[in-house]
Amino acid sequence: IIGMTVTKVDNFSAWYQEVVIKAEMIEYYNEIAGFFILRPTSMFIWAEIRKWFQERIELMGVEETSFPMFLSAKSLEKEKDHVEGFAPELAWFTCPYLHSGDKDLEVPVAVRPTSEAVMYPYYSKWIRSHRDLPFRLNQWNSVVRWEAKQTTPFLRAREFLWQEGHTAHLTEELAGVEVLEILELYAGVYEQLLAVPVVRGRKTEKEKFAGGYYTTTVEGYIPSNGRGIQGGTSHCLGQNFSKMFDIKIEDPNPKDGEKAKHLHVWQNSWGLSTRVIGVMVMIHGDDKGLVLPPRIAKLQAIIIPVGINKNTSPEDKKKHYDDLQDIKDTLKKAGVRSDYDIRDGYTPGWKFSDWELKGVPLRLEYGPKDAAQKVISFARRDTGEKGTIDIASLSTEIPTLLEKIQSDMYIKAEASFRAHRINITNWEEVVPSLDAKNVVLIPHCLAEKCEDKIKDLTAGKADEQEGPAELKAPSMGMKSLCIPFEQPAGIEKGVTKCLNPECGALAEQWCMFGRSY
Ligand SMILES: O=C1CCCN[C@@H]1CCCn1cnc2cc(F)c(Cl)cc2c1=O
Ligand SMILES: [Mg+2]
Repeated sequence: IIGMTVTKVDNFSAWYQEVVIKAEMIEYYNEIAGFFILRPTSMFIWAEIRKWFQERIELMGVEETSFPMFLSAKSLEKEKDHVEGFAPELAWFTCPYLHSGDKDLEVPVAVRPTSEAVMYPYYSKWIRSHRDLPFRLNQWNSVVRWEAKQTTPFLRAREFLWQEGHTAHLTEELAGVEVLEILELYAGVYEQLLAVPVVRGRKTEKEKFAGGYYTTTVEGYIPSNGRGIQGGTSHCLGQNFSKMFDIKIEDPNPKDGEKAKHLHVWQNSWGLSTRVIGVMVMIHGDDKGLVLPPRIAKLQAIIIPVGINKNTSPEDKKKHYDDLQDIKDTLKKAGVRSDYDIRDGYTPGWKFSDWELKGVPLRLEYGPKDAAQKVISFARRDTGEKGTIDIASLSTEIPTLLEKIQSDMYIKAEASFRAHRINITNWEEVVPSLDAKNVVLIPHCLAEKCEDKIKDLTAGKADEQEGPAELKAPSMGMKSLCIPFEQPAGIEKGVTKCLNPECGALAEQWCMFGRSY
């Protein structure tokens, strides 16, 4: 059968793998583990995201660039402090594995896992004066990280598409403004295009990008397993990289009489990847398959003829199918991406299931009875709600209905995330809340070692789980997801304690924790 064989609640990870395959989004690249083929449905989504984001960063003055995909050991050497932790992920080409013809490679090169080391030697060359600031480049490319953990389509792959923005500014304040502007665009990709709610916040010292100064993030939530997921990060790098790579300008305001000094620029870098597609699939998908938010659906409405069978005369059938073309043309003029399915040898019911599997937001059914009444029947993919629309008002009703589907999908997901974000002031409630598929906000001291302790304290021991032995998987401890910009009330500076019973320090802020990807 072509349909789904696994339910979302029964086996979430098997359900997810089946959806992305059967909805024709992904094909496993069987030559090498951890690599996936993105098929047109997925690439359409990524192209819509790129259009939306590219238009907005251009308005900010960001220019596009393209740098080589290989980096040398020498340039990586400059970042050695924080890249050592990443070393296992680096994909090196060393002799004799990469050679053109019989010539061996002069020096080992690595495929970029991110492009700081590739780009910043040239930032050092190009950025000389404050007149060169703000300096803003972005590239759309793919990066390779040889993940050791189990890979999964979109969420964790050894190569993925992303954009990486790299900017330079005169001051910390100017850099800080851009960090938040970009973060808000990331939130917009999720909330405006993917109908996915995200919490905006700052990463703790433990979870931030080690090479940077601070990291801001948009955090998602997967209702099916209650896990948090990092959705996109916008880092302020401070002057760390400009000192490593010697990116400096002449001081624009030298004190009179003093020799002109050099100032290291303040940098940001920000990235959003095709992981966003996986998050959308996981949140909106159901047991019939993919459910696409209309704004990013390659096909927004599918028109299916009904009531046509072997008794229908050839001229009636032709007339009926001509109507389908008219409807499609009307919808095209109204900006709706639609098609009709006149495949012979398949029943309407079969076609309904096929297009539901592929996540098409709206089904339109059109039969001789509908034609007689000059109406068309619809069925919403997200709620299953059915109804009829006058053919005469298609060009206004259908766009309106698609926008309603888009906003209803967001509202539903936002309510679900909000209901599973629990503020906790009693430590005993933490693990039960996690087990009930929540993420938690707790008063926290924000210290790295306290986070390590919390991870241990909240990791379920296998023997503590009830149920048959073979199902006893030690449940993972909770990690910090972000320090939400939107802080609840209730922390009295100098009074409220960190919620970790073994910490004892004062709480600095509410910090969101959860089991996570
Ligand atoms: O997250 C972003 C947004 C876009 C530009 N880059 C930053 C930081 C990337 C961190 N990071 C992430 N993963 C890495 C993996 C590696 F193998 C090596 Cl050598 C380095 C890194 C690494 O620096
Ligand atoms: Mg990583």
